[in-house]
Amino acid sequence: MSYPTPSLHGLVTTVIQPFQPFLNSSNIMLHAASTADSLRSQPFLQQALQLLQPFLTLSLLFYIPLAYCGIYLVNMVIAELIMYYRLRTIPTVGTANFFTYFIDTWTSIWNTRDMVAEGYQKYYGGVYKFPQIGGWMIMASGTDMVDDIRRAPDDELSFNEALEDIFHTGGTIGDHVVHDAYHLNSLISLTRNIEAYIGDLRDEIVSSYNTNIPLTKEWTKVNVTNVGRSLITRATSRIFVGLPICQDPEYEANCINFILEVVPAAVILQLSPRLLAPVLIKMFANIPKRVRDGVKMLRPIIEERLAQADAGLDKEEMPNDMISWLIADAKGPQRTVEDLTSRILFLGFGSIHSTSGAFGSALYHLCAYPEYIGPLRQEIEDVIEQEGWTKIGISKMYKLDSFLKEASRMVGQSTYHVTRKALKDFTFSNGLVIPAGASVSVATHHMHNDERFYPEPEVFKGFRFYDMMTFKDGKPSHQMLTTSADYLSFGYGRHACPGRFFAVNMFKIVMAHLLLNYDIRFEEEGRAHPPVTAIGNAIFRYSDVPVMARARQT
Ligand code: HEM
Repeated sequence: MSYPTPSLHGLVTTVIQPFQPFLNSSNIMLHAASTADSLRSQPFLQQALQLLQPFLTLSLLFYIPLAYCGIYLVNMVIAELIMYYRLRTIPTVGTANFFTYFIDTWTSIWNTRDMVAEGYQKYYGGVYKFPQIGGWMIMASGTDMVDDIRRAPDDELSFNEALEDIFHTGGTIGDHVVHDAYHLNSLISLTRNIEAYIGDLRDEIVSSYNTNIPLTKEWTKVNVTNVGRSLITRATSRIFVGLPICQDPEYEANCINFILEVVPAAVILQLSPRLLAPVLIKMFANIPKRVRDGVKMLRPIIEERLAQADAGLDKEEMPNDMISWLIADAKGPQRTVEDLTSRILFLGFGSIHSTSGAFGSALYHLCAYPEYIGPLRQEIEDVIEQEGWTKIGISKMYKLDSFLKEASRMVGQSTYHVTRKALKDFTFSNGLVIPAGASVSVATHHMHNDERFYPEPEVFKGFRFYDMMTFKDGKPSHQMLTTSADYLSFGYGRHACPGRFFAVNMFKIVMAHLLLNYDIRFEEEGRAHPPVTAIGNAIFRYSDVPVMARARQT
């Protein structure tokens, strides 16, 4: 039995017609013609399937992804509507209209800081919300509410869930790293061993300075961001993975690129449907490659160290670095090269990004306020003479500590910190409620620049905290690493930065070496601290404002 096939050629080409702009038209038309020819000799079902084949292929290519994106958008809008309804009683900065809210989530990238400031002025002591990419952010202000956040247990206000929302940890840092955070124990070893490794830390800092800023009589132009990253990456890596790999430029570049790619990757994961994200990440922020390269570079060292540990080598006999501390704390599946490398990259992310940012702020403040250089040099020289480059010596650099803390107060790393996600409805002591699923944070920048806590907050007073210091049992108050409800650069409460003891020691050695060995100034003498740009919650310095440095002549 034969079937009429008079216009098969036309039928096949008609099906394909709408997709022609997307396709290589000559190929598909040839395929259509040959399909029509071959159909004439086929049984019905086969003919039908063959007839539909181009259409099915095109459906797979276009309709299914289109439907997927549609479902994704509908899902997202429903989730946003539910949250919009649940947050209706919390005052809003920006639009309170659901539809224009979507536009505001985008425009907020450029005016987050202004919105947070507006809410801080209007609703101080309470809460307010503003739109940002990823949904509403609720801000709490005033030290009482900050203390409520500090006291809240993790099953009410979760640090990890907030971290997951911000960094989309599954596709960036690794969920296993965040949710199985045994490395927090290893950070205790990092703090306990400061005295033991402080000589190595300084040695690496000196060596890195010599690579980055030549000690010559001529002035050299210094790119603050690049040099800061290099100094801190080398210093951190010396204590994390040791010599010689810490001085390998390829290893250094991989640590820095990992850090630079986490945020773009998190943005991609936030904005794109789950299925497309891996492709986009590969194209624009290749985190998996950074991890693979890290694994490749660290494998021989980690494998040797695991073998030493398995052979029963004592903790004291192992090299005194982060690899050994992690291995000592790791169990079962945590003892793999891949897992250990992910943690080293993650801890590097915590260390390098924030400490090099603080370095930039301190260096610009030193150039903008050169009158501090003399007294700081004097203090450092006196302390080194009495104590040497020891932990106790570094801790006695009180003026330097105060200067660095003041620089971080004025120009911090972000507009808001101490972000937590409510896992249950959370009630503040003043009765205000945050519904489950919402995120809450603290307007750190505005608290740090609030007259209530810091008189004349707009004035840079390098010795502000030094003047406030009191000594109880020999321990000074108001140090950079002391957290409090009104000083939040290191966060607050049980999740306050566990790396801050290491960070402050490293930062002080970096600055002390610079002060003792270099003269520094802005290229354009007498200029002020360059303005910073706030994009979303992040603060960016203008790295195109260079600093000039030469071997110390003064
Ligand atoms: C100037 C340098 C640094 C700054 C300003 C800084 C700041 C912060 C802040 C604000 C938090 C969140 C705290 C909270 O939400 O309450 C944090 C957490 C953290 N930081 Fe740092 N940090 C610095 C250096 C370091 C270093 C050197 C390391 C590692 C060696 C590190 C590792 C961590 C880790 C692992 C967490 C998460 C803590 C947890 O899971 O409970 N940070 N840091």
